[in-house]
Amino acid sequence: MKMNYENQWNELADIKDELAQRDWFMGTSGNLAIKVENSPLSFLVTASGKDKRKRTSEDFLLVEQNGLPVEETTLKPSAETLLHCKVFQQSKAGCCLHVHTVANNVISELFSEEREVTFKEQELIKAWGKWGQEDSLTIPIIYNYAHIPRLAEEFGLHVNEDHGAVLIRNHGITVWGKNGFEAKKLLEACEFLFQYKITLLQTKRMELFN
Ligand SMILES: CSC[C@@H](O)[C@@H](O)C(=O)COP(=O)(O)O
Ligand SMILES: [Zn+2]
Repeated sequence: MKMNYENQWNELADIKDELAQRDWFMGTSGNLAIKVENSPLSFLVTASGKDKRKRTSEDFLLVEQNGLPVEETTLKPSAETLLHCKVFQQSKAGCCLHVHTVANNVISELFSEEREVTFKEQELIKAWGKWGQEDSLTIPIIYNYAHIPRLAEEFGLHVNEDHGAVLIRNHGITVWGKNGFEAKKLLEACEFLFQYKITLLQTKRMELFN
């Protein structure tokens, strides 16, 4: 029986369009996934190497728990499908988004030695449900292993909650959440926080020389 995933397809296609409007898919980068079924696990993932700014009937394909296509197709699942597998295998998240932006790359390099970046006393950490005065948000930074199974293994060590984010050094960010809306909210909040920190550091540096 052919599975029905029209709703999830449209939800992911709409998210893809919104992220494309932000120009977050430079040079075919980025990949997105949305869960279709829990048991056995299946999810839609972007086809590899496509211009994600275009909306076509070949944007996504259905894969199983190990990232292999469920239906006959000539499409190739995203090169980073194994990272999406980790998210759906290890959490109850419904959606996982990966984008490359200049800000997330710069932050991942600036804080590479610390292997994490922390935000505190910043209104937007509330997007993460962090409403307390003393709350802080820490995002891990992992090495960008070219060998995807190795990258996925390292990434998987940080998938301990149903929502989260991991920066991949000089590569991009992967964010996951309960559903498409939540994952996109976290992704946007991250980008705001990254741009803020970069601007602040630049401004402080300029002040030093004045
Ligand atoms: C040319 S972008 C680099 C890619 O290797 C990868 O990091 C990426 O985000 C997109 O790969 P894809 O296989 O299209 O999902
Ligand atoms: Zn990538």
